[in-house]
Amino acid sequence: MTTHAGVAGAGAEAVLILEDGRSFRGRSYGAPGTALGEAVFATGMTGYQETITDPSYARQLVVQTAPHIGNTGVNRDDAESRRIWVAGYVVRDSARRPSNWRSEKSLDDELTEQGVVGIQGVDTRAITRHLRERGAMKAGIFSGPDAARSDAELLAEVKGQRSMEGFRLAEEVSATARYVVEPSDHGWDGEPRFTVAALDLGIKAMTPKHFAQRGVRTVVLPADSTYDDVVAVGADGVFMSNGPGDPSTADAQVSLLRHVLDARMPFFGICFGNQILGRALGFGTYKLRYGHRGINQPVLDRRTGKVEITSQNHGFAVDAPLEGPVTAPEERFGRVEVSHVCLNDDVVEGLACLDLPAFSVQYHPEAAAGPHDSAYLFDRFIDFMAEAARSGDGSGKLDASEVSKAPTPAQEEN
Ligand SMILES: NC(=O)CC[C@H](N)C(=O)O
Repeated sequence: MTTHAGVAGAGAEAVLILEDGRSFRGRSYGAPGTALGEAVFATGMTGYQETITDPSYARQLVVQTAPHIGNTGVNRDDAESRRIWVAGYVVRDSARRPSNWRSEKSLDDELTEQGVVGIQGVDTRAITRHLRERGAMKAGIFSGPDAARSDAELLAEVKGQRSMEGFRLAEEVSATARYVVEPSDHGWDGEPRFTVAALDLGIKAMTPKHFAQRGVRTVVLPADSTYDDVVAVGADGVFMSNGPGDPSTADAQVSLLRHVLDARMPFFGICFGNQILGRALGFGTYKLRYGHRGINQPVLDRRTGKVEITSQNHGFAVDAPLEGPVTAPEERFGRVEVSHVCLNDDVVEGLACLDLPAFSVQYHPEAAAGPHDSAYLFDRFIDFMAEAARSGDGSGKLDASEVSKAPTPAQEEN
């Protein structure tokens, strides 16, 4: 990304150019300059601050389908990570001034300060429909002096970037040194109950917070950590986070997880973590045409028959058979079933091992902006760790049918 701070401000011309030649003219938003990435649409009507600070959006130009963005400003509490990760930002109508008691700054100012190039005044619902028809694709936002270059030149630049398929990105966004989130950091009064080793592939702040609120200490480890690093933590269970890029490139994490499964350590994965569990069990992954990004995706828990409304952000999916249980292609891991499925398109949304204390979901039970239907999954993981501790040999030996059905405080509130 290149920016021209101070050369052009809001009101200056900007253009969004898609790989297939479609272009949308609007006005500069945030920092002027050039942003290249994969154009994807996110349909959530709230939670834009959580969206832009989600590391899973690295190298993507996020199109906010909902037409009015920025009305509640930004604040220091809602950021999911240390910075904005979207490569570029596309909105229709940016709020002229934020209005919320928690607001500390306008979204426009925050984008500008962090050098994020955006475009406003474009019909984001039309762009969404286009991406639904044609699929997520390479794109560029050009504003300030860059917008004045010829369309042919800009299109060549858009096409010249690498595509998301085959892109390895988790290491780019991960913490480089381990850190610990204590239960007491989030109001837990008492000794920690368990310790989780969480591999940071693009982890969001809400995940350790969920663990902390349940009395679990999280040791966050860099993406390139080894099985020895995990063992050194003395963890009761292992977690793998969400993250950007193509899961087919995550060989190091797949091999780490196979060690964890061989050791029968409890495992929980979210999103990228679900794709890594799928691969560790021997399934493949593939790229979805336009992905799932929003906060109202209906998911069926196939074992209870309950439907959860979920927050999602994924462009890839696990290729596993819906009929099941089946023996994992990596046979030593025993039986596995697709535990959750997206009701819109039958995409795999969760995996459960039946002979190991391991499970994962493709969606986001930690999502801060909600919905919170799926927060019970953190309790399920804690049950696995409790069972492993009781059995005393570090192995869960739980059948998936024995998992907790106890409602969480969040569910009781609803
Ligand atoms: N949020 C995530 O973890 C996304 C995982 C992966 N990068 C995908 O797009 O499918």
